Amino acid sequence: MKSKILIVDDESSICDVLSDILNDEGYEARAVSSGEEALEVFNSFRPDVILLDVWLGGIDGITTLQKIKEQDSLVGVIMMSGHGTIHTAVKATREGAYDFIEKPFAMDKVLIVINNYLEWRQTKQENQSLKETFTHRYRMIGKSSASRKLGELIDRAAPSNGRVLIEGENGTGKELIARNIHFASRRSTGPFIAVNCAAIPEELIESELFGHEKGAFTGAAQKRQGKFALASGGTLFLDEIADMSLATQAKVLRITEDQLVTPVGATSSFAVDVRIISASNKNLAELVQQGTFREDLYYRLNVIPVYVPPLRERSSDIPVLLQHFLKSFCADEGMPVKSFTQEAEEQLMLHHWPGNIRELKNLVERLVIMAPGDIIDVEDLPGEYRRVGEASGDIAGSHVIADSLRQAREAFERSFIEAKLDRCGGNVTKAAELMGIDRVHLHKKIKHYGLK
Ligand SMILES: Nc1ncnc2c1ncn2[C@@H]1O[C@H](COP(=O)(O)OP(=O)(O)OP(=O)(O)O)[C@@H](O)[C@H]1O
Repeated sequence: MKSKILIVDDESSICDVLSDILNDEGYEARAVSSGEEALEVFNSFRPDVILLDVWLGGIDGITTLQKIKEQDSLVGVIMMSGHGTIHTAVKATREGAYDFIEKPFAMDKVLIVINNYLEWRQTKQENQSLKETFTHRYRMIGKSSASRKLGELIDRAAPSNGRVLIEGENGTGKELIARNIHFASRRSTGPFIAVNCAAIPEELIESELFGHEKGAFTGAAQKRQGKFALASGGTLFLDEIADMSLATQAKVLRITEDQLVTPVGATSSFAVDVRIISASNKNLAELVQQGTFREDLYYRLNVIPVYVPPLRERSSDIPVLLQHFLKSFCADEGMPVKSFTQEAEEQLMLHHWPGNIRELKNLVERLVIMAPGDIIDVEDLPGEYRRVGEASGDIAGSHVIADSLRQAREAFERSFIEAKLDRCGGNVTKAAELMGIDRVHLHKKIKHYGLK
């Protein structure tokens, strides 16, 4: 679509010349001779750029500028001024004009200023839409106290340059957290480069991270930049770092010490400016104990530790996540927003979620496509998401067949504790936390019921 330009000048010769040239240059130009007329046609013509003379009969250029800006603060106004009015034109830039040109002007200069404005506006719009895409795509959803604490931690950690180590099960959102830290940091305009160390064969990881020289090894036909170099000025996200060999760990350790990278096969090194955020789904402290992860590297990377709890330990996040993904997938599919029945939602809150948020997201995508109606009920859930309900039926059933209230209460309590312990993988502290009781109290109950 052609960009529209409105020319406002009471000298008809200037209007004619400008209109002819701008139309020839591929713009849609229109000229008027007063501020009043400009305001009249502004809404119907909707110009992208206005070339506005400072000196006009009737309302002057500055007043016209102010009135136009009241209607549309984003339109690009370029003031035109004669020799005596240059001071006014400069003042106009403070009132929101994009730039000014002095009469008599060379047409080249006018075209350059118009072009500069249109490019500036396009970059601004692109940045805005990138920002919107980011906020939508990488928004972290969650209202549990664990999620709120994570949010606070990200806000505090982001502005610093401190290395961050994120630990948590698969699919808990470690990469999402890393991206949020990057985008809230001073490096946000720099690159965010992610490397999954587990996905790269051992023999290629060094070349992937540090780059290589041409002919450094069989198959290295071209010199190649590594991820450290690509991330310079930004953030390098090292995912699954536990999968790095001890040799690679030693090299990464050196870079964290001197920020110098030596590509494979190179004789010299170069400096990089990289903030490292690493992540692991294994307990790195344990791997240090076992001798498979370097202790010194562990401490270098773990300046700011972030632990992401599994979804089953923050089940109050489940309803909001379900809502969020339902809305987003239904919008992608161009269909009305579906909803879950209360029973279906309760079933999902009881699920163990071994794949965490990734699993939940995939399930919602599947249900949006496969569930026949707009309301998703328990029958629409795949079998494995209903099993917990059957188990809780057992819990309910066991107390119904008991005779006394005490027996019923004990039967229920026993099954309840057993289910919670099971959910927490036998971890008594976690189960006690989940049930909202003291750990010592839970130990007594376990002993009382002879649970393992
Ligand atoms: N709090 C959240 N709000 C919205 N979406 C989330 C949230 N946490 C995770 N996700 C989404 O869940 C999916 C898995 O997240 P992510 O890849 O960050 O997990 P991860 O812990 O890095 O996984 P892995 O250990 O397998 O690499 C992604 O699509 C991510 O956008």
